[in-house]
Amino acid sequence: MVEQSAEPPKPDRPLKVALLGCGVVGSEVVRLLVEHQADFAARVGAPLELAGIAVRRGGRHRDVPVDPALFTTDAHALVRRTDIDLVVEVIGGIEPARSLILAALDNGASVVTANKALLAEDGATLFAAAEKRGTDLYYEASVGGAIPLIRPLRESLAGDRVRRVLGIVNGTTNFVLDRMDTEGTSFAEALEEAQELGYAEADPTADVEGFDAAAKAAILASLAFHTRVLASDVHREGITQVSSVDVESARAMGCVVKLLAIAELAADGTGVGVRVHPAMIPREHPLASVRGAYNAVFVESAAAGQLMFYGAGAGGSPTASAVLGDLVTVARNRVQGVRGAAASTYAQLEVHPMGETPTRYHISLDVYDRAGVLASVANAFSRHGVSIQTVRQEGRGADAQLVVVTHQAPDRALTATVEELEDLDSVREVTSVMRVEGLGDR
Ligand SMILES: NC(=O)C1=CN([C@@H]2O[C@H](COP(=O)(O)OP(=O)(O)OC[C@H]3O[C@@H](n4cnc5c(N)ncnc54)[C@H](O)[C@@H]3O)[C@@H](O)[C@H]2O)C=CC1
Ligand SMILES: N[C@@H](CC=O)C(=O)O
Ligand code: NA
Repeated sequence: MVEQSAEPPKPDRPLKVALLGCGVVGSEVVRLLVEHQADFAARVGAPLELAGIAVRRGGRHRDVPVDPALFTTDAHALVRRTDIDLVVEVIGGIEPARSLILAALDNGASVVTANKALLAEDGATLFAAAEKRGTDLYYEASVGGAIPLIRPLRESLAGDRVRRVLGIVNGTTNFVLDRMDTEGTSFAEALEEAQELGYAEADPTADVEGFDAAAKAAILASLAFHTRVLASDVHREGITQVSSVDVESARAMGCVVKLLAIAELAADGTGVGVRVHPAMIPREHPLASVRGAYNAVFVESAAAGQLMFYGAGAGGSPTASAVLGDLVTVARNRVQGVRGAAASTYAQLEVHPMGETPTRYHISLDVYDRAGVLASVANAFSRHGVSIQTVRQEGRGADAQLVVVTHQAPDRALTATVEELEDLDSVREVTSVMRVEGLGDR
């Protein structure tokens, strides 16, 4: 009698990997692939063989431990090779990344990408192509660098109902804000340092203007709420308007400024709000202690309660860890002849405008120190239905400073209040306006 083996059949050849892009992340992917070759072969059930590396320009010396003959400037030819099983896209941006991924999927390859900008702009096209061809498209590195976030949301929490995702998802801006807060470093200096450390996008405007965090918020919201959310649906404010006055105001209030990404189900469950903006959070809040380029994300769900994910959110090596985790997974799937879990978008919830989102504000005002000032300021809040939680007044010679923290109100009511305050005769200047998070729901 012949014994039946429970083991899947071993492929009779190595799985061939094409790498697209060899910058900060790509070069670390190569290093780890080479260094852990034997382990990966054992974990996958077949060796992973680097078959080609597409680069923009040839001829430059690259500090990567591979045969120089593997480099090519013809990425399109590489992804169309019939012997390629797995494609890793770490070029970034929309084109040529999108055409290359589509060509790879069409060619039957499994694809791993770190490209949040592309996924949040046109993920639907890529997922449809993967579905049509029956191949995998994995993207753990696209949000939170090394931190497992995509898989927990797509798989581990598939049996729960997520209500809110809140966190720090951009390492560069967290690094910059942290340096400004703890060392008094200037914005420009801190950003330069983040670029040198490989945290920033090729164009750091994507980081400091919040585009990168908005793309990540869209990806997280799509997974959390089973709804297609695009980067353009996300309310976005970056950190370029955060001044040292804001940082000081936050400090005086026992708070710290962070760039937050927040995606939440509306109270009636009919829609979602997705936003990225700087916010003050109390220093005792767990997100306040997220330093440097680290990221942290809270997920609140009906049955699980609150979960926190924390780790290195940017940088070559941490990001390569997530890329290789995906690569090993899609390679295993290939060896076993299966496809991994895909994201679902059946819920089709509406994305609500920012104006409807309940938020709370911290507002600092320089006012003339005379009778009736407080009443005129309080009236401006009350005219827009905004309730004040605390108000602090400090005399400053002929002037005074008022620091107001509101209760929650629709964001549009708060912005209208600030506009009215700016026009009041009793107000010399509105010196700092920032949303506040982490003080509880009201
Ligand atoms: N650096 C980081 O910390 C993280 C980056 N990511 C994402 O990973 C991807 C890569 O990022 P980095 O490695 O930091 O960028 P990078 O700019 O260091 O590397 C991209 C590489 O692609 C090459 N490239 C550009 N056009 C090409 C083309 N047509 N053909 C072949 N190569 C081409 C560039 O020359 C460059 O070497 C991006 O999507 C980024 O958003 C994701 C998480 C963290
Ligand atoms: N530029 C990004 C890189 C990782 O996604 C960041 O700073 O977080
Ligand atoms: Na991740």
